[in-house]
Amino acid sequence: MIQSDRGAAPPDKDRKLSSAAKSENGLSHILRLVLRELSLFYSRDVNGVCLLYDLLHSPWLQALLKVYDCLQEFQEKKLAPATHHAQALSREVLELLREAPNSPENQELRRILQAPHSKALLSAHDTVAQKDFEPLLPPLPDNIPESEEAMRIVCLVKNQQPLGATIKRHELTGDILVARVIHGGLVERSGLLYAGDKLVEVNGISVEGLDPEQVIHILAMSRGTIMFKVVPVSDPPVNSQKMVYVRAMTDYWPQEDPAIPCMDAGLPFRKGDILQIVDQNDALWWQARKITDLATCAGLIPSKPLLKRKQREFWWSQPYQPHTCSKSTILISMEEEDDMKIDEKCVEADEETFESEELSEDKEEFVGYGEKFFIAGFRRSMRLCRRKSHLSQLRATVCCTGGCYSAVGAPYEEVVRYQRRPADKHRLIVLVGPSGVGVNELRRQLIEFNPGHFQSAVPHTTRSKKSYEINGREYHYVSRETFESLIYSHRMLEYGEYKGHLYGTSVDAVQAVLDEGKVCVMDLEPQDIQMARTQDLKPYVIFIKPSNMNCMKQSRKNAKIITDYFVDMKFKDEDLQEMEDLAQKMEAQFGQFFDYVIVNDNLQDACARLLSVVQKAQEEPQWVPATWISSDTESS
Ligand SMILES: Nc1ncnc2c1ncn2[C@@H]1O[C@H](COP(=O)(O)OP(=O)(O)OP(=O)(O)O)[C@@H](O)[C@H]1O
Repeated sequence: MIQSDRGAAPPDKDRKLSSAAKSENGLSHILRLVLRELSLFYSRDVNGVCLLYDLLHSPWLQALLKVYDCLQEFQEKKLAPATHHAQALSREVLELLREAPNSPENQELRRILQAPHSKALLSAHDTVAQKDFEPLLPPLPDNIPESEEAMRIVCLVKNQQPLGATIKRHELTGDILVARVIHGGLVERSGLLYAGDKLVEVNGISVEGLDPEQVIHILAMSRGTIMFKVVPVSDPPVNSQKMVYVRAMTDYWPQEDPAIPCMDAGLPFRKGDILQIVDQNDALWWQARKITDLATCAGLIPSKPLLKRKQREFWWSQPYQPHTCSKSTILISMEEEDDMKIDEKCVEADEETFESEELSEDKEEFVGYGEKFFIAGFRRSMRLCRRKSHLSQLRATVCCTGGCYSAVGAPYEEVVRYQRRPADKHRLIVLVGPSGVGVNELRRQLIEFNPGHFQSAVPHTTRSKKSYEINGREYHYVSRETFESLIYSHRMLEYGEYKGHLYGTSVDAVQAVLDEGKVCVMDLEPQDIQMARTQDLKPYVIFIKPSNMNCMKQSRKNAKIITDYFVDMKFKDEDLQEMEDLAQKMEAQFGQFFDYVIVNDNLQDACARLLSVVQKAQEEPQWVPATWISSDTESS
């Protein structure tokens, strides 16, 4: 063993070391050469050399390299144990030592051989040397008739886990067959049973004429080793499929699915979960794992066509669904309610009031941010137009022809790991949340934190420019015809109407920010996320969620909501309740599109979390739809 003193290290000592190890090869030899080189600089006190010298000279590193070299050497050799009975040999040596003179060496060797870890090591050595790995299996029955040559006897030791296979009865012959072997389960790991094998006996009990349930009962009652007598399938299936990763776009609960072949083998999942699909051999039932749980055995999930069929059946069985477009289901009805409320309360507010409020809004924006920098896209009219959309019908038509149904309707979306390269454009950051939860507050704080890096897109409007406004700063001012043509050519990510004017954010406005090498941060209504999900924008969607009612009451004591009839209104309990209900509905309907969820309780914490998540979204690998990455696929 090489000895070296950390910190002392005079160069001549190293020369001695290297000569002692002349015969050695590999990494430790190279280390020695490096040390010798370094020793020349050591005396000259070159910056950092002492540190490197001490590191390379440290006994632990040298010991590690020595072990590495030994392993390398032995990897090439075909190893055979010198003895199969090291424990017995050790006992023999101890006997001899007792009779030998009691020298210090004798005492030391006895101590070593009697130490519990040495004994355990020798015991493990003998187990390996004797290849004593298998559990003790019962002897094979000796009365197997010759006609049963094709039979295979399989013994499995059952532990706490399920066996990981399903059985079925053949419709015509009535035979009990292995229907499916679950990936990663005991049966699959044993490599002894395959789908299609015919069960003849289980623990000596013939299964002829039994129902699969009766066979399962026998298995459930068995403890320890289970012996199967099987007629092997002539061509065991080979799984040569590549692993596919998908994002679940819907929830699935095996317990609620009477059609699943084996409820216990089912894999429950929620929308947004990333699944690793390991087997698609069966047209109806695939096998998958959650990526958060790859060590466990796979579970059954409905195949894509089957789940799509289930979704359609479920959809038709619903008492009422707005049919125009799945995009508009919850939100159209909510928007209608919202409109009604606003109309009711607006009776007292006349046009003049609106005008003066709008003016004060402008002032607020200029005073608050004009001196430092200007942030577009925060104006009240822009925000309110989202809630008062009178264009639901138009939206539904445009969106459906744009193929949103097929994307939302697909139960699984294939995904791949995407790591943005430093030269690539940044991903669009989309914040989503119920009105009043703090989406704009968080967006504003993020941009203020680093305005040179984070930026909003400049929205479009059909309203006329005011004297103090600049085209392209507050808004892009366009005609109604131009705005509508942008909508019809799918160039608007979101839009709405407020007080007779159209407002919205275009794809090009977002692209302009990204082209400058900045991170574009925008907020969207959840039904508009689908429009932004393109290969170019690669949006990372963050859902801003309210915390529970009690916490919200506390944290929003001094907060103000924006409405079109009151400038600064305090939150009432109903507002908070409405926010919570809406957040639940949004999560239930659009949760599959959320890459991250931030609970906005304490504002400072939420801001810090947002900043860190946004950085990770740009710098760390993320799951994105496979269509965003493959070059030959058009993004939609
Ligand atoms: N964590 C928080 N703690 C206290 N107050 C908050 C917090 N988050 C936001 N607020 C305040 O709540 C009010 C509403 O927030 P904000 O305007 O950002 O809502 P929003 O989600 O953008 O909805 P809208 O678009 O309808 O205004 C603002 O006064 C904001 O300062």
